[in-house]
This record gives sequence, C-alpha cells and structure tokens, in this order.
Amino acid sequence: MSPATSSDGAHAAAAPKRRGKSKSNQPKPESKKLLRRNQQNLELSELVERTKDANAIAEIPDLKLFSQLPLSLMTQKGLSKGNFLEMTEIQRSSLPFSLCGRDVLGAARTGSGKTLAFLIPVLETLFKATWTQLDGVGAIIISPTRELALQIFEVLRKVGRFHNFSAGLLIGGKDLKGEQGRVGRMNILVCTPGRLLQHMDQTPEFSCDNLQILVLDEADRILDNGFEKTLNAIVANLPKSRQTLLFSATQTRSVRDLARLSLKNPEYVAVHDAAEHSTPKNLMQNYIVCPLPQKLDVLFSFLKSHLKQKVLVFLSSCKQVRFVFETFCKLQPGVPLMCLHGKQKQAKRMAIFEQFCRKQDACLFATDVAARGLDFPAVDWVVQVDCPEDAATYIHRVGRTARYESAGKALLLLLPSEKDGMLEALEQKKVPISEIKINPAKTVSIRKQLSGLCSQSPDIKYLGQKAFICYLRSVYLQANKKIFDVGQLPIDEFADSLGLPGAPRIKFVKRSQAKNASRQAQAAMGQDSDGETGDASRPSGSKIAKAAADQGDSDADDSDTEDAAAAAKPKKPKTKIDKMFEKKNLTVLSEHYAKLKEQSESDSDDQEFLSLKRANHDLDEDELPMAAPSKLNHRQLLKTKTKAIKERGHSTKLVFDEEGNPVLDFKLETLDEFEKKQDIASRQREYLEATTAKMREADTIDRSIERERLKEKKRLKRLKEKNERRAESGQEVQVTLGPAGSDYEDASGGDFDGGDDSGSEYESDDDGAPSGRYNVSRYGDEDGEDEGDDTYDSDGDESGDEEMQLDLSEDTPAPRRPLPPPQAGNKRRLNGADAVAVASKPAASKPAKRTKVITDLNTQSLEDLALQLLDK
Ligand SMILES: Nc1ncnc2c1ncn2[C@@H]1O[C@H](COP(=O)(O)OP(=O)(O)OP(=O)(O)O)[C@@H](O)[C@H]1O
Repeated sequence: MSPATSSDGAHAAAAPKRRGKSKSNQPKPESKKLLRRNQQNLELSELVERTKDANAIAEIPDLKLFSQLPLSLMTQKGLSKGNFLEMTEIQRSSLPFSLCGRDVLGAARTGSGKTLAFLIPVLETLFKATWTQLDGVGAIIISPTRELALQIFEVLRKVGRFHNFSAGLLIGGKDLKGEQGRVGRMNILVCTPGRLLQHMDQTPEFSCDNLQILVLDEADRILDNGFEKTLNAIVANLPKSRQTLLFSATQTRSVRDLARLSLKNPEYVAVHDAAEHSTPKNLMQNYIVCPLPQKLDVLFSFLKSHLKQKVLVFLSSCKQVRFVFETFCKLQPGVPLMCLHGKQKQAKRMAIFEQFCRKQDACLFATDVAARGLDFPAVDWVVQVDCPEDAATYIHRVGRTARYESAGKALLLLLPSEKDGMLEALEQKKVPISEIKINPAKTVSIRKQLSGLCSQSPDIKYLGQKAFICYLRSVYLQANKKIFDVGQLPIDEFADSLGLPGAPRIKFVKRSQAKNASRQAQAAMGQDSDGETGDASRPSGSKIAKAAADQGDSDADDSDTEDAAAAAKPKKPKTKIDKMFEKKNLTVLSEHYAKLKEQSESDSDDQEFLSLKRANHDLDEDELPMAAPSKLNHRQLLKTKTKAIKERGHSTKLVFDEEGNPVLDFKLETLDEFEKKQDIASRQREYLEATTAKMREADTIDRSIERERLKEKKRLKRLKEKNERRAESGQEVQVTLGPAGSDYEDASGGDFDGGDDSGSEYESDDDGAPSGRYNVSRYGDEDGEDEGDDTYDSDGDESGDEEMQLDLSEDTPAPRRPLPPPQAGNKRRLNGADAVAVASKPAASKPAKRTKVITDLNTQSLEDLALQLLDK
C-alpha cells in the first residue's frame, strides 16, 4: 500500500512462479502479461458477480473467516500477513453490505475492529473499479483527530500493502505545500476534516470528482456541532453518487445527520444493540466518590500502588494535564510519566503516542484528544480523574482498555455533586459500573509538597492557577447542569489542594451575555460561510458542550481546530466575552505568562485558554455573579464597530523625525547611499559654516542690545546729574514722560521715565550721542494742567535754561522761551493717565503751553533741528 509499499502490485502477486524450469520452457514475457491480465479479469468479474447480493454473502454458512468473503487476493494476502484471519462481529455483520456498495452505519463496542470493517471495503471498491493513479482520489477516510488518522493510515498500509494504490495522510501540523504537490496523485486519503477542506480550498490540482467511497470514523463526533460547517463544506465538494460508511461505538441515528450526507437506503449495523452492556465484556468498571480537593491525593496514591501497570489518566483540560504532569514528575510516584494534549506540537504528540504504545508500564496523562479510537496496546487502567461530559465520552475513554479480546479496568472519580447525574446517564447507556471505596490508610496527601512546589517555582504556581481556572471553566461550560454545578464546588479548598496560596479570582458571565456571544459567533459563522474554523471552534446547538470541551482546553480535536484555522480565511473575531475573560484573568496570568509562553509547546496555548469557545449555554443567572449589562446588545455593538472600522479606512504609517515632526514615506538611507550622494566632509563644512554665520548674527544682536542698555544707563546718569545741577542752580528740573504704567522714581527725587521699553526712547552711539529716534515727551502738573515747561535735550546734555516747545506736526522749530523757576515739591510722579488727561485739554485755550505728540521722527532732521535751536 502507498507508493512505497505497493510496488509489486496485484498482478505480480497473482502471477504463477515457475522456478527450476529451463529457460526455453518459460513463457515469453508477453504471454506472461497476458496470462496475468486474464487471471485478473477473471477474478474481477467473479468478485463483481459475488458482491452483487449482500444477503447472499451474509448468508454464507458459518461465516467467520475473511477468506470466506468475496475479497481480492491482495486484500486476502494483506489480511493474513497482518494476522487477521477471523472476523469480529462488526466485520462479519457489516462487510456483506459494504462490499456490495451499500451505505452502512456501523455501531459496535470500542476495540471491536471497526477499522478493518471500513478499510476492507475501501480497498475492494477501488480494486473492483480497476482504479489507477491516473484516476485520482477514489476514497476518503475522515477521522476527528490526527493520532487516529495516523493509526488508520498504518492499518491501511498493513492490509493494503499488496494493492497498487497510492495513499496519503492529510493531517494538520504538517507542511501543506509539500502535501499539495502529491495530493493530486493519491487514490486513498486518510485525513482530518480541517486539513481536507484546506486542500479542497487551496490546492488547485486537488479534485474529488471521481470519489467512489467516503468513510467517517467516529462518525457521531464528526457529525456533531464542532465539525458541522467543515463537514458541510467538504460534502458540498463531493459527488453525490458515492458509497458512504459511518462507524462509531456511539453511532448517530439522527435523520438530519444522515440527510446531510445524502445516504441512500443505509444499512444500520449495530451489533451490540441487543447486548446487555454497551462496553466491552472484559472491562471492569468502578467509580469512587471523591471530593474535589482530594482528587490529586487519590490519583497520586493510585499511581503509587499500581507501579507495574500501564495507566491512562484523563483530565478535562490541557492545563490540568500539564500541571499534574509537571508536579508529579517532581514528586516521582515511581512510574514513567507522559502527557498528551492538543496544545503540543504535532511531532511531539506523535512521539508520545508511539512511546506510550511501546511502553509496558507507564502513566499517560491526557485530555480527550486520546479518548476516541486510539488503540494503545495493553492498557491496564483507564482512570478518569475529571468526570466526562457525557456517557458517550465515558464509553470512548474506557474503551482505550479492554480492546479486542484483552481485559481492562476503569476507574471514575466522581464528585458528590456529580454522582447522581452521571450514574443515571451511564445507566441509560447500559454501562455497568459499581462503587468502590478508597482506603484512607493507603491514601497519601501531596498537598504540602504541592504548595512547596508552588512557592518554590513561580512557573508551577502559574500552571496551577491556570489549571484551577480551566477546570472551573470546563465545569461551568458543561451543558448538563444536572451533573455539573460550578456553584457546588469547594473553590478555596480546591485551590489549596493544588498548592496555591489562594483561589484565583474568576468571574463568569450571565446568561444574556453568553447568548449574545453565541449569536455573535453564529453571525460570524454566517460571514465566513465555508470557513472551517466555524465548525471546529464555534459550536452551536444542543451539543455545544461536547464540541467546546473538545475544542477548548480539553482539546479533543485540536488537530482540526488548527487545520480549520488554517483553512478559514479571516481570524475569528473576538467577542466581548473573550475580551472579558482576558481582562478578568490578567491578574492571574502575571508576568510568568511571557516566560511560560516561551516554554509552552504551543503558541496558541493562552489564546485557547482565554478564548471562550462554547458560547451559548443556558446558564442560570442567579447562580453566578453578573457583569453589568451593556446598553447596546452585541449585535448592535458589532454593527457599530464594523461600521467604525469601515469608516476609519486604512491606516497609514507615520514616521517622526528627530524633532518630532511627522514624516510621511520616510525612508532611512543606508550609510553607503548617504556617502554616495555627497561627500560627507563637504556637507559637514557647509553645516559648520551655516551654523557659524547664524551664531555671529545672534552675537551681533546681543552686543547691540547690551550697548544700548549701557548707553541708556549713561544717559540716565547724565540726566540725573544735570537735574541735580539745575536744582542746585535754581533751574527747573527736566522730566521725561513715558507711557502709562511705566513710571520710574528717580533716586534723586525727580520723576522721570527713561525705561528701556518706555515711550521715551532714543538711540545713541557708544559715547551717548543720539543717533536714532527721539520721543518727545509731554507732561503736566499734578492738578492736570499743563505747566508749559516741556524740555528737550537732543543729546542728553543740559539744554541750558531755555524751554523748548515743538510743534511736531509742522516739523518746525518752536520759539524758545525760558523755563519757569523751580517750585518747591517739584518731585512728583506722573503716569500715563496723567499724561493723557493733560493731553486731552484743548491746546487752543492755552496756546503758550502746547502739547507735544509722541511720534517717531526722522532722526537726522530732528538732530538738525535740535542743533539749530541750540545755536539760537
Ligand atoms: N479480525 C481481527 N482479528 C484480530 N484482531 C483484530 C481484528 N479486527 C481488529 N482487530 C484488533 O482489534 C483492535 C481494535 O480494533 P479497532 O481499533 O479497529 O477497534 P475499534 O472498534 O475501531 O475501536 P474504537 O471504537 O475504540 O475505535 C486492534 O488492535 C486490531 O488490530
């Protein structure tokens, strides 16, 4: 089977060997070929004839052996080489129908040989159709998990090795591109749903138009809500005229399911329907009632007392699996430990699967990823530490032991709150189970060791916190509220039993929010119509819990979740509840998150942990703390957000330069490019020159300002001295006025305004000579009347005893008149308000005391004018 194993082919196997005869007696090659072809044709027509009537086969007297069936020689040979001689019940009952091309729904206990029951018809159908590599895909076998697909593929290789068909294994976690090149040449595909759909969507050469036979192993699982969308999309790509075989230990009878697959008059073969029990005869099943905080003590004690046994332990989430595995490795119960869950890398998963198959005595901690179909040889015990979500899951889990004709034992740990509901469900499914008691003397407590480990290692503590949260979450999300009641769990004691210093805070959402999230999820499913993600990760309907448990931390179908994720185009939108979970659990994740994420075997670890996959459970509002409801419902919120995102358009990248200015389309030059463009030395020189020029300019301005300041200072000093001299000589004191609010009080007692930025300013050269503008002042006396004694001193020097009056509007020198004699108490403050008041008086009434107007004057003309006046 497969290109590697099928090279000898049917015809070679059938050709008679004539050793020891002389060369001349041997038939010619052409006649050899002809003989072989004739023989094959004969066999083929015989087979076709014999497989026309299913009842005729079923009625073969004493039908027990494969050799009694109308099978090709290659299949017969493959079976006998694989030591399959006698048929099991399901094989004997289903093969007559399936070999005749009928659709079959096969149901039989776990470990009863269903795999061969569907593989033999696959080989025979293609053989009878004289299928060649050029005919493409003739048969597809779909399995819910990667490990199971691999296992089926191995059995196919074993029994089909003498056929000339090519077979391929299409599962997630492998190189898609590599597969794409070969998938078009395959005749039989064993695959997981997600990967198959991915090829249907992405591999152009992939065609199933000639498909002859479709097989669903663990059919009820593939047909449930978790894979609904994916399977619908796959079936839409398949021709309707085909044979379909469905097999499972817990078979579906749903008319809807059968309609989805367009089954034609299917034969329902349920070999153990009439049997007293639905589980294998040689399986011993017990349960113990164990409070939640004692579960790990019981498990550890169990392992310690079953050291030379092969034990498979089921837990409900991969975080729990990791926590128990890590801590038990440190506590060393004395048996080799392994763990298997959906968050591991595919290669590791396969390695552990094979390793556990080979081991004589070992303990494998697993999620429900190992619950269905896996044929671990010689498992002694199946221990279910966490209660399975339903009786079907229980049946599949315990089915990992007591397979075919071997015996096995199963132990179920039930919480007091789970006991009644679960036992009732098991009874309905005809599962014989009886209670046993724990021997307290043989139970060891590992609580102290666990808290020691948690306090020593933050990573262990973090794992414990996550295990705690995931367990509660899994219980909370279970559909069957009769069995699973999160409100009854002793939360603090449970945290304590994991070694945690306290119970991590968890908040659940109320029913309305969960429903909204569900609607949102369904809406999203509608959007990416053929996206398989929807199927695997967005369950809906009554079997939500099942789908979600598998897709969440319990991850039974991670393979397909991953495949589906790859197959689906857009990313799954985050619901409000997803975000809430993230926020609420942030405190728990702490800084160890990043560290552990690196160590984690899967990148999607925390994504899975944080995201809510089961969305639409009906939860009892009263039993849980509620989050404040939003004014808008989720549909509205979703609409608003989508609109906002659309309106926002595409964002552009904005780059900022060193000074913080945005630079669009900015591209950094490499040093080489930069040097090529221009000589760096010359650019440096240019830059230096420009900067030096700027600095010189700034320096000049600074110096001139300083010069002015010094000149002003000198001028004021001279003015002061002049006034003092005048005062001594009995002359009037010169007063200069400035604008309002800028009055200065002279230390000598004279009021003047000579401030830097006053209205009375002038420029002078370094020696104090006026060189710029003059402000001509006006002043009045205290009572607001003009004194008529304006003074003017062009160069800041004493202007003698003459009073100058200037009518600046005419720009003509005013007649000179003597200053009035100084008055006692001449010291006064005159501010701008005074000045305005003075100015407002009509000049006409007192022509002798004319008001001067402050203005900028032409320096030169004023200077000339001043000199003229002085000369006069
Ligand atoms: N006719 C047979 N003779 C001997 N061994 C057989 C025969 N048929 C199946 N077996 C063996 O029985 C074991 C269980 O078979 P298989 O895995 O097909 O069971 P199953 O019914 O598919 O179980 P599950 O329901 O768990 O998937 C395998 O180890 C297989 O090799």
